[in-house]
Amino acid sequence: MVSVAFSDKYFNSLLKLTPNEQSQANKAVMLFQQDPQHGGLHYEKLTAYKDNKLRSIRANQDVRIILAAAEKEDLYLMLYVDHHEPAYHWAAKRKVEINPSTGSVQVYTVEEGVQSEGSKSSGIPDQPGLFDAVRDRQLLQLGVPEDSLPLVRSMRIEADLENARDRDQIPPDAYEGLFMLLAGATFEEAYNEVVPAEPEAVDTEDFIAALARPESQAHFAVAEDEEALKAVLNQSLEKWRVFLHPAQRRLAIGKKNGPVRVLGGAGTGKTVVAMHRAKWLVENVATEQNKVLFTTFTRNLATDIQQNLNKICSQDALQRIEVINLDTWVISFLKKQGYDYGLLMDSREERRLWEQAYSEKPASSALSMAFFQEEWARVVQPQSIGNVEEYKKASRIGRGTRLNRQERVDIWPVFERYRHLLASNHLKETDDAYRDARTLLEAQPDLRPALCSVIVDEAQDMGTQAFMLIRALVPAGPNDLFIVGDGHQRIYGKNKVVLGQCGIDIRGRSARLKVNYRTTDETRRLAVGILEGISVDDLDGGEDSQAFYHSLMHGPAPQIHCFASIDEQAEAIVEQISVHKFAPEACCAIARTRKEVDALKSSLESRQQSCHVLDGRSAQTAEGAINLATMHRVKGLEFDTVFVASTNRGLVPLEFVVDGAADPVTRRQRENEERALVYVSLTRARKLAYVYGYGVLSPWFDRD
Ligand SMILES: Nc1ncnc2c1ncn2[C@@H]1O[C@H](COP(=O)(O)OP(=O)(O)OP(=O)(O)O)[C@@H](O)[C@H]1O
Repeated sequence: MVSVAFSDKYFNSLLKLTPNEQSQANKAVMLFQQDPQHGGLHYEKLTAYKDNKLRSIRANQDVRIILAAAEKEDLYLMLYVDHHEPAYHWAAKRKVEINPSTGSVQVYTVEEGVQSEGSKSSGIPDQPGLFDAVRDRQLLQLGVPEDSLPLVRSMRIEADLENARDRDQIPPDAYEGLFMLLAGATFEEAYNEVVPAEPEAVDTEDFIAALARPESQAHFAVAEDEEALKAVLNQSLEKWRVFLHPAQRRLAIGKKNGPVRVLGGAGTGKTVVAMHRAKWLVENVATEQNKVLFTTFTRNLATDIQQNLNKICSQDALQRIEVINLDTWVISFLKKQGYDYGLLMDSREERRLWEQAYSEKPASSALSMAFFQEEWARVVQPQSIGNVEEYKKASRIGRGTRLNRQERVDIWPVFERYRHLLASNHLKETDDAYRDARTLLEAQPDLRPALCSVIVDEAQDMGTQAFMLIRALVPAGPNDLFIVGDGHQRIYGKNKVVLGQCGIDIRGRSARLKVNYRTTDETRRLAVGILEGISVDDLDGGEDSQAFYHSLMHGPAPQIHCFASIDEQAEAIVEQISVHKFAPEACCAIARTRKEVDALKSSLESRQQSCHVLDGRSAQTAEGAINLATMHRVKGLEFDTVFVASTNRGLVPLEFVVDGAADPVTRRQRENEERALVYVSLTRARKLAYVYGYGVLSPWFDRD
């Protein structure tokens, strides 16, 4: 019995074979693991190739598996599988090496005849080299293989680097360092990103040690026994289950000395990290009595996460984790304590109460009702202000309207009345429920649920009271909190948090993911462009940035089009689905309001396109039906194709929301949220995104 490792590219090549060939290849690997010398496998050394570690075995008469042998260690790396000719062609120029600087296992092609001077990859000889300012020694430190130095020196334009990556001439870890340099990072920044923890002395022959490093595990999965082999073959179809980016793996595993915060643009695998963290915790820290709580902001994301955890955790481990959205948790907790309130969720009801409370406003005041609602959400609730004395002293930083002490005293009755109305209707706002639950836990610690850790996804939409409750749920200590979010996707504006002010100290334990695994770079760029110039917080009072955020996939730039009517827009959606043979259930048409979603639904249905509206309670989308959703509803989801629809002037940004702001600061906040909604919508697309509108297009997309 030998150990077998698979490269991620092995699975890419496997998936291109017929199902029958795939199963023959799987059988060959299983047999090989038991007995590499088995006669039926025709284990062969490939001589006269670039790398003398390369071997082949037969999956059938025609299909060959290319592997690299670390024979002394009884370890074999499965690299590629294909029909006879292309398989050997693939192997001819490949090398498998342990990089002497980074210690990672790298697979790359070596081309003859690339000179450091003279021959230029892009054929633009007069242009300076992309990396002229960087020394050879530094390139090697970033993990560029020595063989690839001439190629890197010959690069003149960005496309040269991308081409080299696509042709495997630059291994992915080295590409990342080079990409960062190109995007303006200093050598030190790039180096710290690629080699955050320098391996001790690297033994370039020790593949077992090399495969244990996170850099290698981003692209290799090891199966030491038959069970592990079956698991890898089974899980490999969904790469996120097996191959984590080194930055993701470092976050997911190991003891952490306190709360960890993970930021990252859309699609950078934050939820994936959070799920792997949960898996590590349930396997290494949690017990039956001391579980892991995985919380989300929205309900439908909790369901998705539960389903995905089922795929990576054993049945036994799943017993030690609870996935739930925070509102549901808090209400069920409070109900058990005899709490007799409902949560105020209905916006019409909320408006009705505010209208009554607003009647308490002094006649001399010109402040609008919108002002009071904002003031409540941004000042009174986050600071738990319960009386006029506290309100007089409250911090109002970031509010656009000044109020002196007397003015605060004058308007306080409006808030008092609103609170009274909530109480007499047996209603609580979610922030109240969070506060009540925390107060209960602090007064009676024995009520505290038995938890070793709380994981928080979508943290950007949880506010101060939510985090103060989360802090109270689990004692401060190692592995206590793992918080994942992205301020660029904050779409429920009432909430904004500074973790440090909630007793959550993340200093020295924070990371930002940069590789977008979901969206093509063309779609990502359009989405990021919508947020340009906006300052976004890092959940802890600082500023976040999207520097070095990039996608590795490419595709057509999103098509932007304005139609004459909603019917023409629907017609175009139906036509694109039919022309490109999209599976409708893998597409989603997203509009800003529920009313617009309904109008689009009617128009699509009148064209015999069945629809499935996502509303949080909806079941699986039936085959042949296109998903429809509001921009709020698609947070956390993903689809092959996305139609960001009805991006009309007045709807995007939603005029009455922005214009209803009581002051310029709130107006800007609301407009930023509208931008975030578009960013979220576009970044749901795995393959293609369309931006459609009708009448007059949104100024954000109107290029004329
Ligand atoms: N290491 C990985 N290898 C392959 N695919 C990955 C990896 N990490 C994440 N993905 C995939 O990328 C997509 C986005 O991942 P995920 O939903 O975790 O990102 P996110 O940062 O939480 O996104 P968002 O903030 O936009 O909701 C998913 O399809 C996921 O399976």
